Formats: sequence, C-alpha cells, structure tokens
Amino acid sequence: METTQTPVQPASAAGSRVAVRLRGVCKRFGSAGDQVLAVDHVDLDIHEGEFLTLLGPSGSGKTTTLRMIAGFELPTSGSILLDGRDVTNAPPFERDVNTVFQDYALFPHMTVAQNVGYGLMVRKVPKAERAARVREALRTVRLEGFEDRKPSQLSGGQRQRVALARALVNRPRVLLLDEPLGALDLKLREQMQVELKAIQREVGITFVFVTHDQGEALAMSDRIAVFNAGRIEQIGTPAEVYERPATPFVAGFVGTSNLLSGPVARQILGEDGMYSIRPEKIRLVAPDTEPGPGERSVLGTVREVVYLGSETRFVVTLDSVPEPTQLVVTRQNLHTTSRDLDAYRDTAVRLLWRADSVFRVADAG
Ligand SMILES: Nc1ncnc2c1ncn2[C@@H]1O[C@H](COP(=O)(O)OP(=O)(O)OP(=O)(O)O)[C@@H](O)[C@H]1O
Repeated sequence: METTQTPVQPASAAGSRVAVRLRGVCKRFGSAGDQVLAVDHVDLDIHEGEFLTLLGPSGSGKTTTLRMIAGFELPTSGSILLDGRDVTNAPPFERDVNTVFQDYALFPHMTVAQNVGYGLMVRKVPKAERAARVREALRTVRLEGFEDRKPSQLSGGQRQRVALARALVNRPRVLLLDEPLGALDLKLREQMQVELKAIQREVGITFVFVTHDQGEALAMSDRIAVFNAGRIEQIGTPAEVYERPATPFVAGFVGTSNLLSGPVARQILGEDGMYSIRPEKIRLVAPDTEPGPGERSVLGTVREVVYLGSETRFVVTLDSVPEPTQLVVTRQNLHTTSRDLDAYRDTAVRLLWRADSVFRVADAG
C-alpha cells in the first residue's frame, strides 16, 4: 500500500527552481474588427513551492492567464514552460497541473470519496492505493468522516474542501485555483484563507491562485502579480506591493492610497511627480503640534468623520494648497468611542507623517 506523502516544504522556503514560466504571452479573443487583447505580453516566473496570486479587477486577464497555464486556452503568441518543458500547445492532460474552480464542479451523484478518487480510478490506480490516497487527501483538507456523504449534504466550505482534495489527490506539481473562495460568505472565506495557506505549506505544492480580492491576496500569498488591462503592473511580496506600489494603479487597487501630484506635490513635498501615502501612515494632531525630526506636516480641516467599528476614517481638506485637495486618514479606535468622534468635524488639524512613508508612484508627466 502506498502512503507516501509529498515532502513538507514551508512556503517561506519556496525554491528558486522555476515551476511555471511565461514568456511574452498574449491572448487575443474574437475575430478581425472585434478583438480583445485579454492578456498582453505577460512574463512571469512562478517558483517551486510558491503561493503566487494573480490579483486584478474584473476583466484584467487573470483567469485567461490561469486557463492558458492549465491548457484550456492556447496563447496567441508567447510560450509557457512547466518545469522547463515547453507546453505552450500541449493539451491539459499532458500537463502536470490541476485546477480547482469556483463552482467546485463536483459530481452530485457520487459520494465524497468517489468524487475525490475519480481521477485515480480513470487513471486505473489500483484500488488499495486509491483508497489510501483518498484517505490521505481527505485528512489534508480535514474532512475525515465525510467519505460517504453526497455533495448536497455538505456546506459550501466543505464542498470547497472536497474540490481541493480531488485536486490534491493527483499530487500535481502545480495547483491552479480560480477564485475558489468566491462563493463563500465573508467569515467562512477568512477561515478558509488561513486553512488553504496551511494546506499549501503542508503539501509544498506550487499554488497559483486567482482573486480580485486584495485582502485575500495580501493574507495568503508569498508573492502577488497585480494585473491591469491584460498586463502585470507589479510582482512582489504582499509587503512590497502594499508598502511600495510601483504605479498609481497598484497604489489604488491594493489598499487605499492618497495620491499627490502636480502643484500639490510640489508645495507639500517639494517634489515633482506623483506620490502616494497610505491613510494609516498619517497622524491627526492639534494644529500647534511641531513636527519632529524626519516628519512632514500640513494644516487642514476635517470635513467627514466615518466610524467603521475598529477604525475611523477622516476626510481632511488641505489649507494653503493651490488646488482643492482631500486626504483620507484612518485611525484605530483604541480608546475612542463613536461619541468622541463627532467633536472632530469641521475642526482645524495638522496632518503629520514620516517623510519615508511617502513614495513615488510615477514620474512627472
Ligand atoms: N472566451 C472569450 N471570448 C471573448 N472574450 C473573452 C473570453 N474570455 C475572456 N474574454 C475577455 O478577455 C478579457 C479578460 O478576461 P478574464 O476572464 O481573463 O479576466 P479576469 O481578470 O479573470 O476577470 P474576472 O475576475 O471577471 O473573471 C475580458 O475583456 C473578457 O471579456
């Protein structure tokens, strides 16, 4: 009986071997005169054992990129390599990858165990080994004891785990996940984010995960590739993408950003170009507070106070800048109650931030 497991490889130890390589990949849909360039010259290296997320708004080309890695779509131009082997035009079954879809695509008439073991049965894996591998996959997704249930007798989160087990049981080199948590409610989604990441660490398989949810991408990924209009605008760790967004689009799509440009940037920062500062990096203090060493500040008036439970969002218009400018500031409600906050409205304040919290996202245009 074979019970060997894929070796444990923590995500932080993701190897430098390239599991998936995309070079100059383009995908055009439609016929002449009515064409969409869904994916536009994408270059991407995904490392072995890595959890890589394709993040972007609807229509930005993430799913098409994933489907080309799976072999469900063929690129119009460019090449795709899996483990160094050119698979650009290979059919899906000749690629060592598996896909988990958002709608799970489980067989309703089969039990959980039959669903998970289906691919092994088709590949004529002997019965005893099949049973052992199904058991092992169900253990990995923490669904022991559910073997004989039908999909209709499971919750959304449990069905999602069956879909995951059905992919893991094949021990693919690469697992492709297309918005797999999209159908779950927020609480379950957050719980599954933690579990999915733990499972990926345990099995050490390369995960390529598609989502439009920036919070999900930040919470789970080793690296994030941010898509916009068919192109990758930035690839980096969650901290790099959040703290040092490379473009105005990334600054706005991943978290909230205040963008400063033109005469406003010149007056406040003394620089040309476009700059970004995160709302939580700005402190709201009394107007007569002196900035400390390495700090910058500007005077303003609080226009809106929005209580959000764990934090409050202030919208502040700036005094003495040449154009009407608003900055958003967020603050954790550590000792504040909603009643204290009303006093802020229409008051004069000083906004204070560390000079190194501001970063350039574009050159002067
Ligand atoms: N089969 C197709 N035929 C024609 N156009 C398509 C096809 N599939 C995708 N597109 C177009 O390609 C572009 C990229 O689509 P894609 O599904 O890859 O985006 P996405 O970022 O995954 O979006 P979503 O989050 O909404 O799934 C879109 O403009 C879409 O309308």
